[in-house]
Amino acid sequence: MAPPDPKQKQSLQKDKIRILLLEGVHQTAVDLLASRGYTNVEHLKTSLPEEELIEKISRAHFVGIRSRTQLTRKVLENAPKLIAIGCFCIGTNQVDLKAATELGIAVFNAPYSNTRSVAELIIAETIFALRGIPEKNTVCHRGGWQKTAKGSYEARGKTLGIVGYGAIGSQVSVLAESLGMRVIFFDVITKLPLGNASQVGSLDELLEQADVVSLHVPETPSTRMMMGPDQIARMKPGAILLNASRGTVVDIEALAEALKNGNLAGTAIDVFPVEPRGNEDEFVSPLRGLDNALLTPHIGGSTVEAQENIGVEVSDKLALYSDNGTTTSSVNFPEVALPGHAGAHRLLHIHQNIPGVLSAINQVFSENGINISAQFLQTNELVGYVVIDVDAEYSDLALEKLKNVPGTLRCRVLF
Ligand SMILES: NC(=O)C1=CN([C@@H]2O[C@H](COP(=O)(O)OP(=O)(O)OC[C@H]3O[C@@H](n4cnc5c(N)ncnc54)[C@H](O)[C@@H]3O)[C@@H](O)[C@H]2O)C=CC1
Ligand SMILES: O=C(O)CCC(=O)C(=O)O
Repeated sequence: MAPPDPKQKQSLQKDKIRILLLEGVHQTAVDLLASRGYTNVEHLKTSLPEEELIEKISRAHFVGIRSRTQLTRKVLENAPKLIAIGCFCIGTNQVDLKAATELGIAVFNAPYSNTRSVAELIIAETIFALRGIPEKNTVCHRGGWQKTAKGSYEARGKTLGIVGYGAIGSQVSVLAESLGMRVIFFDVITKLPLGNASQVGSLDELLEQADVVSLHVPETPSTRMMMGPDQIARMKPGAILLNASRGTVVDIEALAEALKNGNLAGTAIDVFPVEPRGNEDEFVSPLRGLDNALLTPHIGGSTVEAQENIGVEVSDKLALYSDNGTTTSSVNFPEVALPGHAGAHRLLHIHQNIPGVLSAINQVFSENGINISAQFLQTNELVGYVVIDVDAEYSDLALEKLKNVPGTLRCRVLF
């Protein structure tokens, strides 16, 4: 891959910095950006088809998305000005993180702001599914009356199997125990169980014991289709499957089959292999029309509280990175928490993490007699991030020279 031409990057006044926000990112994001002087914001309600996305992102310095927008390598390679991506959500699987890193584009997200919202939805769905509410509700809407205790159970005493005991899984665990459920979990990492929960050694072990299985893993190669026909068949007869993680984690056709033939009693699904781009588009799924399937339009994290908080959290990270170069909690960049740089100009240099770049950078300063007032360096496997504060009079010269250092990905100056 050819690195972007660093000579094209220019430092800009705030009102010239173009920010593209997609998928109805909350207004708090726009407000926070405005309060920091970033007013050049395009705020759209939906994601965009690839061609339109490329056209808009080619001019953007920052882009904000949720889970729907696919920022592929192709899209990112067409974003020569892009400084950072804000994922206004937890998941970052929709971004090609390797491509973003190789192109010198920082990625931020909101790792905890909607955790509680998802956990609460899962608890509600657990109770509803155990009581057969999705089906009873549908029957009532059709004019029927299904007053029966058959197939209707309390949550108390039932076993909840949580797959992925991270922020959401462990929160679900605590809430479920407060209902009197027994909690077991499976995770690829050994985790400290909260309350009386216990970790099991394999997914199969969990599936064989759980009355309700709830998935809380990220989308990765190891979780893709982790609930296929074999795993679904391994669940207890009459068990319930909940998925509010990612649509690719469950074989949706196999799930539809298990619901139709009665092997599973019910399901609640919030995420789908293919989701509509916006509220105007049709939702297509093999689960449509199945009364024992509670379907929600990827709203696990869609509460007012979560969206307000996410809007502030992610836009704050973007503004801080733009203002002073801080990368704290970036998902793909070396993390640097930077002090202010009053009185100095700050150069931000992102480069491929290959031998020789650092000495070439230092040479720029020694050869040109430029005094460094502060310097910060952090690297990860793919990129190095050097921040250098210099006297204002030298920043133009230093920027010009730094752009020519071999291995440079992005270089900008902050006044
Ligand atoms: N429906 C919605 O609106 C929302 C969905 N999500 C989804 O939920 C996912 C989980 O979120 P968090 O709990 O915050 O993430 P997290 O990173 O805190 O936890 C994920 C857990 O899954 C485990 N894990 C990873 N691969 C695994 C595997 N193959 N088998 C078993 N465990 C595995 C990890 O070790 C970790 O403990 C997110 O990645 C996102 O895709 C998140 C928020 C809202
Ligand atoms: O609210 C959204 O758009 C996405 C929520 C989600 O799936 C996440 O936070 O990972």
